Amino acid sequence: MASHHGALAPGSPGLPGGPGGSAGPGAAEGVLHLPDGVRSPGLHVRGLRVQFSTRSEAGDAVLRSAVDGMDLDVAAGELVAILGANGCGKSTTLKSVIGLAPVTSGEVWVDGEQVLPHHRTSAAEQHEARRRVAMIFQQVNLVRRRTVLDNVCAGALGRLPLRRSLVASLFPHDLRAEAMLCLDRVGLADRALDRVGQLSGGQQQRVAVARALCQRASVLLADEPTSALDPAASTQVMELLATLAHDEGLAVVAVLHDPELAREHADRLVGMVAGRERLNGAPDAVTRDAVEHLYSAETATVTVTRTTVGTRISA
Ligand SMILES: Nc1ncnc2c1ncn2[C@@H]1O[C@H](COP(=O)(O)OP(=O)(O)OP(=O)(O)O)[C@@H](O)[C@H]1O
Repeated sequence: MASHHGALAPGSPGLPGGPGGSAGPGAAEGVLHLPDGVRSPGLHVRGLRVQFSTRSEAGDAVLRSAVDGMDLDVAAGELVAILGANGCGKSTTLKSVIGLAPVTSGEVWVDGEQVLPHHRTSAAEQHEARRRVAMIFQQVNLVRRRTVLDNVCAGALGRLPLRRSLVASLFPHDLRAEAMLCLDRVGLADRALDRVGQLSGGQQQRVAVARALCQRASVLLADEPTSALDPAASTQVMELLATLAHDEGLAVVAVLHDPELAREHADRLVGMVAGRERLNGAPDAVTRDAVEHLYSAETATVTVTRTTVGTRISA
């Protein structure tokens, strides 16, 4: 992991803002004044907006703002927890980073490379930056009938030549060895040849993490990774995420529904209300009242405003 972090250190030659690099596409247009931080390793989101078209009760076409000006910074080596009421835009924020949500505006930087908006970087740079981001979900999306090892190897599909990756049995020996190391890191090397369906929910979540490692991701997005797990398995998964951040230098962000679990394991808590950041601080610096307020009826109120397109609703 350290190798690509090192290669992308802030100010590196060839990086935007680094010696020999350009001032960055945003700066070149003279519109954006991005802090140097966005060029450092990790994930940096600026002014993210996501809107979904839907229908009002009266049947009119409306745009619903799921994310409404969200900023997010997750440094390499840091575990950030995102908290907030149902529907406030947590999942959509993470999905935007990997291209699974319709981003209206905003910027996303991964390890100093800009991945959004698309037109600012080449297709090859986009591909490489996206390969560095892995996402794991509450409902683990592994192939249950295949072995644990095959599922972990599949994490490398994005970086393998097509011919070698089409058939699982062609996974090369060196990749299988790397996948075994990844499994070892999540404590499941001894289950490599079991079918995924034979593992418990918590173990499957750890396999998903191993697959992200095999992808050689440097940014790990975890969307409610513990929601389906019992307390012991939840703790195990959170400890694993913290280890990946602190010992291996990944930038890790986890959407969590349990504020106490977040306090216990995260370096920083980010609270969202109506599609944007409302709270941001180290667990010690954030009061329980402030966290509770994220879930109160007052902050959860839906706001409706008129736009030129129709009615706009903030989650
Ligand atoms: N594909 C979609 N089409 C239309 N609306 C969507 C879509 N995905 C999300 N939304 C809406 O966007 C808003 C934010 O959803 P999102 O899933 O990001 O919230 P969340 O904070 O992760 O919620 P939860 O805690 O319930 O998972 C919600 O109002 C949701 O209904």
